[in-house]
Amino acid sequence: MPPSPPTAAGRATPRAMLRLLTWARPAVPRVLLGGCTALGASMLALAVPQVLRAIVNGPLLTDSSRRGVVLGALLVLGLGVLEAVLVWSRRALILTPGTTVEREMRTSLFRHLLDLPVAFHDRWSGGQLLSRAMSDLGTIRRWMVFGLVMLIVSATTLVVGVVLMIATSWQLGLVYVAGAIPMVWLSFRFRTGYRDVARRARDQAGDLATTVEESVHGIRVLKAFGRGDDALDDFVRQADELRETEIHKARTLSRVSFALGAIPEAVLAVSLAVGVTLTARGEITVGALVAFFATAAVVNQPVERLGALLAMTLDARAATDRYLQVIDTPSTVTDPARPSHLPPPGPHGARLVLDGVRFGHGDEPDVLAGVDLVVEPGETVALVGLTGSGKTTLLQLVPRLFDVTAGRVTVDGVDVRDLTRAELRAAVGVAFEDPILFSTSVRENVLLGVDAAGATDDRLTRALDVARAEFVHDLPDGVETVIGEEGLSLSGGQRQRVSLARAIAVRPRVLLLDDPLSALDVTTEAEVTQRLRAELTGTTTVVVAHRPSTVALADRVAVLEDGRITGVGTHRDLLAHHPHYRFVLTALAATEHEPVDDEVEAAR
Ligand SMILES: Nc1ncnc2c1ncn2[C@@H]1O[C@H](COP(=O)(O)OP(=O)(O)OP(=O)(O)O)[C@@H](O)[C@H]1O
Repeated sequence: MPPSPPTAAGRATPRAMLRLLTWARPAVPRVLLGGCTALGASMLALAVPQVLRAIVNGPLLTDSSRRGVVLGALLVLGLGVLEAVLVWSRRALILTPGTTVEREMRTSLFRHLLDLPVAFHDRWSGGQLLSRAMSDLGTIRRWMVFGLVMLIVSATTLVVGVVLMIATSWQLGLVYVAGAIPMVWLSFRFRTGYRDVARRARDQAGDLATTVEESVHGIRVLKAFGRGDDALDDFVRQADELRETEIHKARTLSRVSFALGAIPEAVLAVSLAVGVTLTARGEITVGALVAFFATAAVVNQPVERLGALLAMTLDARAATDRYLQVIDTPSTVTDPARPSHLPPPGPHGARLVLDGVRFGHGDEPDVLAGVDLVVEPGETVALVGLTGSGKTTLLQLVPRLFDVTAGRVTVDGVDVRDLTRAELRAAVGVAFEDPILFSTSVRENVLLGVDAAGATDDRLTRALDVARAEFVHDLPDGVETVIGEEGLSLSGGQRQRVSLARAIAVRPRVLLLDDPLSALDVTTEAEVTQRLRAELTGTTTVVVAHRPSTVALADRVAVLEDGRITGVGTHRDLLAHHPHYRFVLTALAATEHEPVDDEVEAAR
């Protein structure tokens, strides 16, 4: 759920919408031209009543000239054809820039989402982001190319039409203007009520998308636990809530549309009575009366459209707020203004130092409360601690998935915050416990972190070999096989090995392995461990160990306890002298049903 209020809240609608110019600027000339053609079409429509007045007062009633009437009719026809051409031009002019702006806004959003820190993505649901990227942007596009243009054109038509009506007969004009007073009042009331409900509908649509996304994502769990019906109930409840809101929205709109349609008609009825009286008294001509009603017929169209256009604008406003809410979220993990650079790589990898590191997730108490750890070049350190002690969190601070709140992390003496993220992440390889793969080929997954020059077959084969992921060669298209969404066409152990290969392929200075072998059987794990030990001589490695056998990878072991490193040493030393290490390892060994010492030694 998005927890924070919209950053654009409180902004007046025009100001909020002006922000759209950031993306819409290149489209402005064509939209303006389209607006001008639409305006031209409306002005032509307003010119027709004036021609009618001339025909009625001239050839029809005074001269009785047939030729004059025919010429007048041809003029009206010409104006009508020109109006139709202008309306078509508006559509043609505005179509392309609208889609271009939508694409630009979508690209900006995706770029920003990639830039935002992991903490943001932890807080926001996928459905809310997805609905912003898709339906909100569609609404903004439609408003920009139709709603905005028609709102301006309608307002201008209304003003010009009313001026013409007053000029035709000030008495009838005043009757018409009097009708505008309740309409303005109604529009303001509508604006306040509709704005909130429009926002609510969009947020609910986002929640619904989240439910679909989570259910599809977790379909195996739902099916395995037979909770499909519960998921369906949840979905139906949310869909019902959204339906209620949409109905409320539609009712609000239909009420105001009815009033905005009925008031001008009532005003016309009054005007008719007043107009006939004035004509009978000779105060206005028949031509003027005809022109007044013909103008009123043109002006009534935008008035009747006003409700729908207002609703469209308020919908677009809600969509814009939701879009800006994400775009205006600052990225807290950024590149420094003057980045430092890592020294040239040594033969044994980098020196990794965590110095007084503190970190807490969001408003939670600090999970790391002053971590001090030095990992020498080429060394492999296993990180051991109780579940929830902060091992994964600690690893994530090195490639700056989160930033430390105090202290510092250095690679070869350089604070990771002084490096560009690109340089840092090229120097650090990570394999997470829950391996996320992408729905591309095995090759692309493994070489994800490698630049184009380094993405050779040799590199790929070597990484797959060390991670014991040669099974990929037996897939239908070998390394070119597309491995399905999130790699779900592979087993858990296979996915872990591809993910491990991905981390190794980077040939990083620092390799971070978050229990990378947990889904492997004991024999495969032993083989991978052996190959990794041979491969990791030029790399500094920190490996989170959830089972005693993973400790076998390490030269030294660091114990994470109560947010601090309370012991660093060899497995044997710690086992002999560190009670918490003994306690943790015994607990881990119990889950593996293996004697602590034997297993570690056997794997070495
Ligand atoms: N994204 C997050 N947002 C909020 N709290 C988090 C987040 N990730 C982890 N935590 C909390 O931080 C603490 C440490 O979690 P972490 O995953 O680092 O522990 P761990 O030692 O790796 O655990 P395990 O051995 O079970 O994998 C836990 O209390 C966890 O609930």
